Amino acid sequence: MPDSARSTHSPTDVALAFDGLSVGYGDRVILRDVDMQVRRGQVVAIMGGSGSGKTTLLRAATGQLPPQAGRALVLGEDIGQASGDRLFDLRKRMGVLFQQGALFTDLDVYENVAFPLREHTSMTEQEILERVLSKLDAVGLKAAAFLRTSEISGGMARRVALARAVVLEPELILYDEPFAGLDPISMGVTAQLIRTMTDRLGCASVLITHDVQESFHITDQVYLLGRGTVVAGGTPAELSASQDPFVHQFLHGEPDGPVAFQYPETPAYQAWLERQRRMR
Ligand SMILES: Nc1ncnc2c1ncn2[C@@H]1O[C@H](COP(=O)(O)OP(=O)(O)OP(=O)(O)O)[C@@H](O)[C@H]1O
Repeated sequence: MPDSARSTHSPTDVALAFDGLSVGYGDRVILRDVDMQVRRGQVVAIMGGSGSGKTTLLRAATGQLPPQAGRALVLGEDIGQASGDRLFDLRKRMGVLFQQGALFTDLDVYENVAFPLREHTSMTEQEILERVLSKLDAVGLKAAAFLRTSEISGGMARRVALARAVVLEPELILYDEPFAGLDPISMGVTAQLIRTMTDRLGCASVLITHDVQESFHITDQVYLLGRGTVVAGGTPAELSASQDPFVHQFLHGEPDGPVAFQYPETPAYQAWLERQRRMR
């Protein structure tokens, strides 16, 4: 096929790829040389200690944070280079569940989930009703459709936000800490839901999580961030068998080892400390 005949949206098996990516804030590099691939049909977890750069990586994947080097390819397109309509189209094909997946407080549960359909599609009211109820059913909240957001619990709100993130049936779904604040049953149900939804939609799911137990049950690949880069990557079984002290310490939650607990002392901290000392 000649290049000119190829659609820019040509089907690609890789939904998300980081290619020699460095990303950070201003001059500060948070992660460097990140190489990662997530294929359609896969659930992939990105793990790492607090401050290791998980959310920063997610921001690179959504195009919120431009790479300092390398590329973030979303559905075959370099999201760092996309702007305007192209970026809008790309974002329509991705679902993002942010950590603070805030719902619109002036809308009821049903309208919260219907919102992306009204914004991005020309579906009829009947089609919207069917789609919204099926997504609410998947998160166990069909019968809560009529409730106001003030009438649901925090855990329920997260499940509604999940239904809203997948209502457009995206090709790539990014979840920032999907298990945070959920009780053990909801956690297990949510993990299974992410797996089933990925299998059913044939999409790719990327989870940012601390939760080794839940995520190892449902993931195909796990990447571990540390020391400003990817320290390990593999299947849950491969990581569980790893002798690497960093991987071992992280997976077993051991207090001593190479995983840094202390936030690193940067020149910015030293300058701040110097100013404090001079002021006192
Ligand atoms: N907007 C920002 N501006 C400057 N630095 C930031 C910003 N957001 C995060 N950082 C820094 O980037 C580093 C990585 O933060 P990030 O939020 O990506 O970590 P994380 O792995 O998601 O942590 P956690 O698990 O605690 O949520 C931290 O040192 C943090 O201070």
